[in-house]
Amino acid sequence: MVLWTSNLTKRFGGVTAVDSVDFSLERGELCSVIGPNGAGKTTFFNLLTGVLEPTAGSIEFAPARDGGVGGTDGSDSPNGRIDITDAQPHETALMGLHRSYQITNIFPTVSVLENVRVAAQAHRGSDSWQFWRNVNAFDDHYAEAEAILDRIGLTEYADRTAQNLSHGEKRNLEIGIALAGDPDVLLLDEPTAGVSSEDVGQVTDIIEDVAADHAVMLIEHNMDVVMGISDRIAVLNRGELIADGDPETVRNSEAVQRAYLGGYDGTEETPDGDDTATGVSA
Ligand SMILES: Nc1ncnc2c1ncn2[C@@H]1O[C@H](COP(=O)(O)OP(=O)(O)OP(=O)(O)O)[C@@H](O)[C@H]1O
Repeated sequence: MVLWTSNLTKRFGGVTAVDSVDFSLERGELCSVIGPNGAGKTTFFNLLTGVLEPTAGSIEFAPARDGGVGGTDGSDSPNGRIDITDAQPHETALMGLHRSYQITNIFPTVSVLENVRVAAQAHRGSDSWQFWRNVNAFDDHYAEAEAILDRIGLTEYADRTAQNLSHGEKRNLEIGIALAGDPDVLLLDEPTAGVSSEDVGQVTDIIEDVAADHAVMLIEHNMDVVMGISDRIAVLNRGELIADGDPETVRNSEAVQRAYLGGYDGTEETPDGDDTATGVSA
C-alpha cells in the first residue's frame, strides 16, 4: 500500500464535500475516482495533495524513495507511513504525490522539451545533496526530459512551443511534466477532458504505460475510459464512498446505478436491504 485515508472529511459550511472516507491505494494500481457532479472528487484530490485541509480524519503516505522529506514534523514513522494530513502541496509533491492540473502547469510559449526539463530541474534542484554531487546536473535534466518525451510520444515535437500542440498532446505533456517529479503516485484530473475522440486512445495508452510502474489515480467522466483502463474504481456520491471495487463490481452496483440516475439519497436500502452483496457500502 502507498496511500491511506481514514475517516477523511471536508465540510464547507453546511456541505459535507467528503464524508468519512476510508480509502487505500496499492502500489502499481490504476484507480479511477468517479461520481456525479458535486460528488466530492476534486475535493478528495485536493485533500490528498494538501491543497485543502481536512475537517476531520487523516491521510498517510508511504514514499518508495529513500530519504523522503518526512512528515510535517520532519520524522518518518518506523513503518514507512508518514502522516501527511497537514502537509502542504509542495511537501506532498516532494514526497512523491503528484497532481497534474488541467493544462494549467504548462508554460505555453516554451518548447515541449523545456517544459519537461524545467520540471525535472525543479524536482532535482530541491535535492541539494544530489545537486552538489552531480556537476553535470544540467545535462542530466535534459537527458531525463528526453527520456520522458519518448515515453509520452512527444519526441518529434520536442522543439515545438507547447501552445502549438493539439489538446491531446498537451494532456500528454502534462503527464510528462508530472513524471519529471519522479512521483510514486500520480493524480490525474480529467486527463481526457476536451480531447477529441480520436485522440483519447493516445492519452489512455500513455496512462496505462505510466501505470505499469506508478500508482495512478484519476478523476474521469468518460465511462468508456474508466471501464477500459481501471484496475479499480472508487465511487463518491455526496461525499460518501458508496462503492470501491473492480469495474465489474462497480458496474453492477445498485447504489452506483441509483447515484447516477439521481435517485440515490444515501439512506435507501436495496429491495433485499443489503448493498454489500455487490461490494457496495452505501
Ligand atoms: N471551496 C468551496 N466552498 C464551498 N463549497 C465547495 C467548495 N469546493 C467544493 N464545494 C462543494 O463541495 C461539493 C463537492 O464539490 P467537488 O468539486 O469536490 O465535486 P466534484 O465531484 O469534483 O464535482 P464535478 O464532477 O462537478 O467537478 C459540492 O457541493 C461543491 O459545491
